[in-house]
Formats: sequence, structure tokens, C-alpha cells
Amino acid sequence: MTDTAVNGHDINSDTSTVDFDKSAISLTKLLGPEQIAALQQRMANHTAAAGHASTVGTIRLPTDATPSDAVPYEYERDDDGVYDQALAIPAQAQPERTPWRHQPYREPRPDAFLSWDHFKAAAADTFDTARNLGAWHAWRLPKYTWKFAALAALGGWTYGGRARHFLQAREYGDAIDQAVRAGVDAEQIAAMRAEHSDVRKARWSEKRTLAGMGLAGSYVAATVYLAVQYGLIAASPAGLLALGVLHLLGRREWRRRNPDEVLALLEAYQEKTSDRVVGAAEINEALRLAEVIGQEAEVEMYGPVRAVGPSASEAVFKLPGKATITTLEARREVIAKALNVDVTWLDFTKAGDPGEVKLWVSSEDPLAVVRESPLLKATGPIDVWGQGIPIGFNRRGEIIYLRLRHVMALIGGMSRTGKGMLLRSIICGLALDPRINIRLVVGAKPGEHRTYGPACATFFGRRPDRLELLMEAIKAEAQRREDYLETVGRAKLTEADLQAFPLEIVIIDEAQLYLEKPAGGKLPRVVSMLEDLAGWAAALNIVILVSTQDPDSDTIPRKFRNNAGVAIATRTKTAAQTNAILGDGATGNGLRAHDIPDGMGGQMITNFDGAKGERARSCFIEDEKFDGALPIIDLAMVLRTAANRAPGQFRDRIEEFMLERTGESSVAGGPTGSGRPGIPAGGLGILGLMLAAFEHKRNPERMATGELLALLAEADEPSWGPAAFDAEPEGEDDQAAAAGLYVTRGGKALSQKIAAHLDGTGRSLSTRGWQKPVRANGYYLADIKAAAGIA
Ligand SMILES: Nc1ncnc2c1ncn2[C@@H]1O[C@H](COP(=O)(O)OP(=O)(O)OP(=O)(O)O)[C@@H](O)[C@H]1O
Repeated sequence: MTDTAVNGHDINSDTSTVDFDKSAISLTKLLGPEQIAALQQRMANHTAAAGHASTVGTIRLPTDATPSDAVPYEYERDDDGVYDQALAIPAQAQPERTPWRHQPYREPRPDAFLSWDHFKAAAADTFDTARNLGAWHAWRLPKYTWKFAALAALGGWTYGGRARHFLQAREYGDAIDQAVRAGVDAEQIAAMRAEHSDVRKARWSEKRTLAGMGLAGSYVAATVYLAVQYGLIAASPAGLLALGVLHLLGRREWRRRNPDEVLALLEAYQEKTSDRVVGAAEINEALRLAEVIGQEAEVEMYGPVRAVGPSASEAVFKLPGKATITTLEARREVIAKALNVDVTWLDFTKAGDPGEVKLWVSSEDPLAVVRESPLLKATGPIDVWGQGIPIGFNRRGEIIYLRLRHVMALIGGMSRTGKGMLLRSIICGLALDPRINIRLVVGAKPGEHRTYGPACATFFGRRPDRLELLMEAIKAEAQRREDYLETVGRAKLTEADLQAFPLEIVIIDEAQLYLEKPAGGKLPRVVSMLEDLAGWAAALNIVILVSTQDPDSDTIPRKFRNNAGVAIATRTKTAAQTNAILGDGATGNGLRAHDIPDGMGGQMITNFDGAKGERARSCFIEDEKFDGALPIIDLAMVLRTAANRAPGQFRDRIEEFMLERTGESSVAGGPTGSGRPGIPAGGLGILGLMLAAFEHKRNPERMATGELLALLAEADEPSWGPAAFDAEPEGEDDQAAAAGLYVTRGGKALSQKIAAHLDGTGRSLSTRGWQKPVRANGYYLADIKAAAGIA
């Protein structure tokens, strides 16, 4: 069976039902029928062309699930016969192998366009939102009605009063009243009254009065007619329209009478908007102050300054004369001062030739906001190779994607500055791409990472020896991959190779505990191994990510640093620490991680090869109130299980390598999932086969080598048969000689296999002889059990 056939299947296929009994962990044993049904439903959604999970909810394994419930890990039979667990595993637990055809990932399209299920789910969500909104406003309806009616009444009263005032020419009436009170003579007053009467008559017969009254009268008459003839409902649109007009008039009057309140509203609005809008005049002024342009000069604006986001604005312009974007960068501080913002709230990018610049400026710290990881909304696999993992957002609010291909990566910063949160996004993202094998090694506190365990091909903590072994295994794997490249005549593994050679990502967290030279001691061996691999493994789809606290040149191997195409610094203590992570000269280039303000967990500076280093903040996945990574890992497990890419489901040469030497497995965090390696259920290699053979014979005390070999051959196909050792009898007479040869050669191969399996464990197993009932040489059951550590 080839790796291709082993490593899962087409993960984009529309697999709506998954047999959870065939997963690495038998979910039917861990979950109740309802949870299984929900998981099946969720699978159906997820494995359709693009998933939609929100309506189904999240599956959580019961906390009392014990590892003993799990189906034993299954290992593939090795071509050169390294070991095989076929005997130790019930036949029905063998996962069905489906060839995994590579499917390039595509940008997700709106779910609802892709399947009827998603359309229904999206429609249900929209309906829920509309219903809730409706209920909220219905509850407030009396208030709205009252406000509407009050303003309509105010409109009617005010404008009705004004019409009356006009038609009655009340200004004349008022003037006459004043004249009477002032004792003006009667003749004059009589003349005023006559004029008042003329004006009043003239106003009543004015065209606009007649038109207005005619219009209003017919409107009212028509409405009343409708109401009388067809009922109130038929007349209500006309009534509402009239009330609406009165309402608008009322609002106008209210604003006129409450100038202070209107002003306050206006001010509040301006406060929200005015800060963010930097006009062309301010930009020119700032550039003059910074002497980027002459005192009389002006930049040529390409369009108006635009507001982008809640507190930022952006302008594109051409600098006059010799000034270029480099001149702007050099005067960044003065420009920031002139615009009254922090230097980090300002950004220049090239918009064409070096004189054409896009200026972005924010009126508040754009990284002060906490943004949740987009991974929390993931409903299907993500494309780590092509698009990368969304790990954070930059000052413009754009998502930063981390692509871990053909690179080594380094993360460093002080304690409690957000390295763990950043790793959270990275590991969750990696878990969601089934083409990746995650190997997580933790220097301290493996418990913190336990959630990720199920998705990790390897996960262990605090074991320097095992890390060395892992490095050796990775090196062996790298050599195997290099041999392949040599055979096919290529220099690099690519995305198309991922099915045969999954992307191996080794993450070493709290690496200082593994890499630091002890006082007066020697540099740990793992340092040189790391440096060696960093030099040549990246092209072989092997990535090593080191995360370290308080980094300096002692904790970060120099050669590793030089090969790290991805470097991310959270807050550091000193410029030296910043340079130790981001590379020499980083500080000089404005990448000042030691200037990141305290108390802003997750703020970081990213320095990726081929991109401008920039300030950003990692995405947030809740870590204190509850474990926000859990649903992501649940989803990842569903995806991986369906693709036969969950840890334990596929042949893993790296874990095999470590198991051979230690007898312990750290697949998915070891048998307990806690990051503590242990003897895996069914992971006893050749000893497991021997025990099964004894079991087959109802556990005799001992068994002669010849008999044992025959049983192994029976159970484990021809690799243990006489033919494998050139010991088949050629004729009747040759029987005894051939049997002797079989025992000698086969016995030797068996003891070599046992030695290889126990190498490094401190345990051993050898044959013993006995005389009765016949002279023979073989193995004692108790010895095998002791060697397997299960005595
Ligand atoms: N991007 C972020 N947004 C909001 N809060 C964050 C962010 N990143 C980290 N934090 C908060 O900052 C605190 C410290 O983060 P974290 O545990 O990741 O730091 P650390 O560098 O891994 O610490 P240590 O080295 O001691 O393990 C946490 O409480 C976390 O909730």
C-alpha cells in the first residue's frame, strides 16, 4: 500500500456520512446517540462544498472519556517489515482506505450559493435576526407611536397657527393693538383697520391660498369619503401620509425650538467624524513643517481624502520636486507630530512611482481593539499552503496571513506578551488543513496545549531526550524526501506533493528550556541538530517553528535565526532582544518590538521574507473564561477523520522512529493525550505480534523459536515464512535441513527485530534453552511481557 493510498482521501468531496467507529478514536463509544447524530449533521454540513455549522452547534467529548475506550492506534505494515499491528487490532477497527486525490483549495464562496442545506441555514439565520429585530421594535411600538403622534401634533399646531396668522394678517392686528395702547388718534387707527381688512381679504383670495385650501380640502374630503365608504383601513394610507407630513413639520419645529440639543447632537457627530478626517490642507501643512515639500509647494491630490474604517483616513497624492516615499519615512516623526498622532498611527505605502504615495493616518491606536480570530467562523478546511493562516490584523485592520512553506519560523518576546495566543491561532489554523502533520513539543506547561493534542501527529512536553530523537526522526524523513527528489530530479517539494509528503510542522514552544546552555555546561545537542535542519529541510516540506521567551543570542541558535524567513516579535525588553528575533538591523529599520506598549497583549511586529515588516496584533481566541480553541479542534478532527488524516489513522514514520527506540508513543499527546509519551494500546511492535502468537496458543509458558516463527508467518504473512529466509525444503529429504535453516535464519531476524524495537528503552529480550520434553530454544512469555513493560 502506498502512502498516497494511506493518507486520506479527497477532502473536498461531498462525504455526508462518516463512520465514526472507523476513526482513530471510536466516537460511538465516547458520545451518546444524540451527540453522534449532531456530529453527523455537522459533518454533512462541513463536508459539503462549503460548510455551515452555526445552526448545529459544537460537539464536546465527555470529560470522563478514558483513553482505554479508544480503538488501538493502527500502524501500517512496513515494506521492509519494521512492524505491524494487524494482530493486535480487531479487523473491524481497520479504517477503510480511500485514495486521497489532491484537490487545490479555492477561495470560499458565499455558502448559500453552494448548497440547498446552506441556503436553508442562511435563510433560517436571516429569519431569526429579522424576528428578533421585529420583536424588539414591536415592544417599543407604543413609544414610537407616542413620539410620532406628538411631533405630528406639534407640526399641525405650529403650521396651522402660521396659516391662520397669515390669513388673518395678524401682524396688522398686533400693530393696531399697540397703536391703541399708545393712544394714537382714532382717525389713524381707523385707516389701519381698513388696511388690515383689505390685506386680509386679499390674502384669502390669493392664488396660493385658494390652491392650498382646495388641495387640503379635497385631500381631507377624499380621506373622509374613503373612511365612510370603505372603512378606516382603506383610508389609513392617506391618513398616514398626512400624519407623516405633519410629523416632518413637527420635527422641523422641534429642532427650531431646541437649538442647544440639536447642537449637541451635531457636536457628538462631529466628534465622531471630524478627528478622522485629515484634509488636504492639514497634509500639506504637515509636509511643509517636516520640510518634505517647500513652504509654497503643495502635493497633487488624487481624489479626496477618504475615511477608511471608524477612525482612519487615507489620501493618495503625488509629491512635488525630489521628495519620495523615503523622504516621508525619514520625517515620519515630525509628520506625526504635525498631524497630532502617534508615529505608529501613520503609514506610507507606494501608490505608483516613488513620488506617488498613499498616506494612511488613524486618530486612535488602531491596534487597541481586540479582534476575534476568523478561524472561529471556519466551517471547513483552510488552505495553509496557498493562503496561509489568519494570525492577526495590521494597523489598517487587514488580516495577516502566515504562510509556512519552505521557511523556518521564529517567535519571541517577553513573558505574558501574547506568544501563546499567537501559537493558538497558528496551531488551530494548521489543524484545519488535513494535509499538515503537526508536531508540537512544549518546554513547559504541556497542559496549556492539551486542547490541541488530538490534532497533533506528535505532542509531548518537557523531554529533551525525546526532542533529540524527534530531530533525528525528522532528519531521517528529510533524507527520505531528498532521495525522492533526487530520483525524480527536482529541487523542491511542492503543493502537489503534499499527499505523499505532508507538510511537517515542528513547533517547539518555550524553546529556551531546550536550547539554553546550562551554566558551565555544554550547548545542548539539539541546538546543532536544529541548525543543521534549518539549513536544508525547508525545501522538503519540513518547517520548524521555535517560540521562545526572553530571547537572546544564547537561546536562539544563530544559524537557525539566519534561516528563519518568518520572524515575529511580541513585546521585548531591549533592542538587542528585538534584533535577536527580527534580525540584525531590525531596530534600525523601525521594527522596534521593545517600544510596544505594556498591557497590550498580542501586539507584535511581523517580519516575513519579501514583505515590509509591520506592526500588528494577533487574533484573539478566548483562553481564560473558556477554551475558545476547542470547537476549532473539534471541527479539525471531524475534517481529519473524514480524510483519514487524524493522528493514528495514517502511517507516521516519525512516530514509528521514536516508538522503535523508546517503546513509547506521543501520537496525539500519547495514550493519555496529556503530552506524556507512553506505551500505546497496540503499539508494542514485534512484541505485540509475539504476544498475540502466545495468545493464539492459549498462553503457554514458553514457545520454541521454530513454532513461534511459524505462527508469526501465519498471522503476519510471508515476511516471517521460510521463503523469506531462503529455507524452503527442495525435496522430501531436505525437510529437516530446511527446518534447521529456517529456525537459524528466522530466529536471527527475529532477535534483531526485537533488539531494534527495544533499542534505547533499557529493556532487552533474548531466547532461553530447555531440555524437556525435547531440547529446544525459544522465548518465555514472562520474558516477553517484561520486555514490553507489561509484566
Ligand atoms: N491578541 C490578543 N488580544 C487580546 N488579548 C490578548 C492577545 N494576545 C494575548 N492576549 C492576552 O494576554 C495575556 C498573555 O498572553 P499569553 O499567555 O499568550 O502570553 P505568553 O507570551 O504566551 O506568556 P508566557 O510566555 O508567560 O507563556 C493573556 O491573558 C491573553 O488573554
